[in-house]
Amino acid sequence: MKIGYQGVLHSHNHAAALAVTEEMQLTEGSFELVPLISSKNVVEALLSGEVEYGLMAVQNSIGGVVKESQEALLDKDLELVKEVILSISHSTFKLNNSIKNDDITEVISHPQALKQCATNLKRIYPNAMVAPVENTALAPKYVVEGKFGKNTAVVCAKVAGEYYKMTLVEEGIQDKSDNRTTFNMFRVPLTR
Ligand SMILES: O=C(O)C(=O)C[C@]1(C(=O)O)C=C[C@@H](O)C=C1
Repeated sequence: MKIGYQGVLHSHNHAAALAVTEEMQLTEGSFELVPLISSKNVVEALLSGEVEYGLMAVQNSIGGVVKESQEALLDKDLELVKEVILSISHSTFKLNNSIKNDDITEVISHPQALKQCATNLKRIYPNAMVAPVENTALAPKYVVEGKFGKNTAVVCAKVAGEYYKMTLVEEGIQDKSDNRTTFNMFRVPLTR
């Protein structure tokens, strides 16, 4: 069984996909998690039959409605099969310790993550602008690959920054400690 999800390895959506498979008591080897980056890609893969289930973030307690999912789901006839609410902790990383926080000029992440951490980001990196990328876990990947300058910091799950061997600046940087995201899993209705 293929489950497509918004995001890539070590994104919050990836964590949600693992939580869903646990809840459904799916055994290892009986499912495949397919990283599809965007909610739009998830909906397209569901409609084409490439995946049987599709998961995406729909709402956050600080950032509100997840716009990319709202837009992707608009006028689509999909059946909601599961809802999971996860507590979300964001961390911020830079390339290395020789870069001062004051010298960070840009912070990249998914727009929802940037929104959830806006006040703390201004405190940590007073001279930085924020810029959106497709997914939290793509932010550290892009920086280590050199797609952004070395004075770029990222916001992502702790596991994602560590995976790409970036330097942790601060963890738990969401503006409210109680930060929850609702993820929905859909399929194409069987009656169609
Ligand atoms: O899955 C991720 O890590 C994402 O980048 C997406 C997303 C979202 O769309 O809301 C997922 C959970 C958090 O609320 C922040 C970002």
